[in-house]
Amino acid sequence: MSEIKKPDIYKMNLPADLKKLSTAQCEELCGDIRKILIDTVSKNGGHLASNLGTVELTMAIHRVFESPKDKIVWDVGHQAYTHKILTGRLKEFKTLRQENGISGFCRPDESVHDAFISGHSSTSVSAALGIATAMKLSGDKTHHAIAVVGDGASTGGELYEGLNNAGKSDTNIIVILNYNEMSISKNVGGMAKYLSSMRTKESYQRTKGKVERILDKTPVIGKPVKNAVRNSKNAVKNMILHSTMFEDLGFHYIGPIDGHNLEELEQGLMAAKAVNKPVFVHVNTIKGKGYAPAEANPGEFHGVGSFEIKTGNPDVVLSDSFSSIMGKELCEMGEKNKRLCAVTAAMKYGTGLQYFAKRFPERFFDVGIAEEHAVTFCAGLASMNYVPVFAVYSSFLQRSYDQLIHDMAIGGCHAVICVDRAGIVGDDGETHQGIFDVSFLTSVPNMRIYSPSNYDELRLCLHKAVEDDSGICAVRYPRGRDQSLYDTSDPVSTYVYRHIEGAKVLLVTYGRLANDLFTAIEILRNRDIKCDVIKLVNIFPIDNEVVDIMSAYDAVLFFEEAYYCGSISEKYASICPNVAQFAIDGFVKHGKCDVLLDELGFSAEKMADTVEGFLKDE
Ligand SMILES: Cc1ncc(C[n+]2csc(CCOP(=O)(O)OP(=O)(O)O)c2C)c(N)n1
Ligand SMILES: CC(=O)[C@@H](O)[C@H](O)COP(=O)(O)O
Ligand SMILES: [Mg+2]
Repeated sequence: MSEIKKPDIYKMNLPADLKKLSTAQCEELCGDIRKILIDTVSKNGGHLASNLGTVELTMAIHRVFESPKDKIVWDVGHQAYTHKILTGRLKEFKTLRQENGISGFCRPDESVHDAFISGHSSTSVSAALGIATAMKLSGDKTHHAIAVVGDGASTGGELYEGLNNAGKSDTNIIVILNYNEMSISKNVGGMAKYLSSMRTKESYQRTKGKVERILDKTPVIGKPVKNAVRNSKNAVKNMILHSTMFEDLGFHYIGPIDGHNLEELEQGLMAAKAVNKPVFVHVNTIKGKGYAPAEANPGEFHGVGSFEIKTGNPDVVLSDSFSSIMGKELCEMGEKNKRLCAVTAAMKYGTGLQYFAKRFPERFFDVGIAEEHAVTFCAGLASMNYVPVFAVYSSFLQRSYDQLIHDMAIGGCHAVICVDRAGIVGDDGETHQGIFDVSFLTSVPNMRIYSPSNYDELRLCLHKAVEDDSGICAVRYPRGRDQSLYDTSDPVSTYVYRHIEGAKVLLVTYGRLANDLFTAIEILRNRDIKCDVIKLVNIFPIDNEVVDIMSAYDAVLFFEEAYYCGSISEKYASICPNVAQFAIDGFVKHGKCDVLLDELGFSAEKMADTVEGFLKDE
């Protein structure tokens, strides 16, 4: 066999040069790309398994289509690392998710090849349809808008809103389903089952091929038998092919395709490109492909910190976190309270609900990536006097705003929302920073919000929230572990007030910042500046006792790790004119948490400097 001229990815003009390569050279390149993915993510952390599963798919997309004229929209975008490598960001790829480095998701401001912002699930078809419609309006009949969506993201409601609209649209939209049977953990729900049934079509296709090859070699009767079988097979095939929901929605269906076979992928995509109507391409892949530890445990290797390549072992093994403490406490409560239920939207492990799921499988519900549905589902449980606890990341809860008002609050439901990843999360950047939940939750009537700053307060607030049947109780806490350095012997669920003689200024905060604010007070004491402090735990509704305390000071400086508009500090400032707000006034990019908090002015040193500067200007 002739020696394959091995392409040097570092010397290629990407993505254009891809089209000049043979399939064999592309296969070589896929191996090099997998090495780059594993090497980089083992150092920086990130989403490994999803990206290992989409190497060939991404290569085929960029060989068949012409980005950026063809617009590729990645759903969630956590699986777009190969896309970034093949669109001119190979050299920067080592800066993945680092301070001032490239994002772990798609960002149009990072590259013209990133057609649309990504980070939250199930948005790609809606965005791609908007783009395809704009192409049609501007007379572009040759290029395509391509949505690449996983089977997990296919459990999200917005995806069906998009498919429903796209199927009957006279546009050049192509939807590529990347089916790997996994969300973060095993995919759930009827949709997952349906897609799995479509996956078996693959075996049908393979069997068909084998039977035909045998019959071709069978003398005399082979041909007539083949025709007879073909006619009956067509009936079967038509039943399977035309049973796909996607064709019923108006799409031309192509698949299933082996998502690691470049030739098959490119044939399928070429066929899709040739059809000038909405097309649905079904691709089967293996999450974690090409790295044994990730293939064996794709859930573990969905989102990882740095790890040892040889073994796959993480460099840092987390002990406890706010999530795990919540999950374990909920288990204890579930023993006594038989009406307690736990709900997740495809984030069982991320939210710490795996313990409850194991102990009370009949009262644990993973509804898929469907946060809107989750809230209304919880309201349904509550309407029958069950006590639902919905554990959800702050930024993912953003899409359930109407359900909180319409389905939960108006009916006076009692439900608990454990708002995890509240505040700055760091590496995931703008789409995942949990800085807006205070603004939207405080605008929901009958809402109470706790923001514990340590594990003891978390446990106490969880009990208060479950027992308080006056309405919706949110308990919000940050990503990671409790880093409190100060005494937590007497946890409270209202507020902590520390007063010293001669202090002229009051500092206020809540949640994770409390730890650094107490340190800032020590720093200020060493600069001969005496400050009193209030740490809020029950942050909403407004506490009149706190208002009275604030009113007695010349100045109150309120530090808040949340978006300023609709914040708690804004509410107190509207009652007490002596309150100065120090909150967040925009999106926060990706980076290490402590670096971002310092840049926002929320490190102990920075808060001390702010107080000193403020008093100088008084
Ligand atoms: C609204 C929303 N909810 C939850 C998540 C968290 N999340 C990120 S990726 C993912 C699973 C995606 O599964 P799939 O689409 O099948 O992609 P795969 O990783 O299998 O390639 C989830 C639940 C999110 N990004 N957005
Ligand atoms: C892609 C996505 O949205 C999730 O994988 C998210 O990145 C998980 O965040 P944590 O790492 O905080 O669990
Ligand atoms: Mg998947």
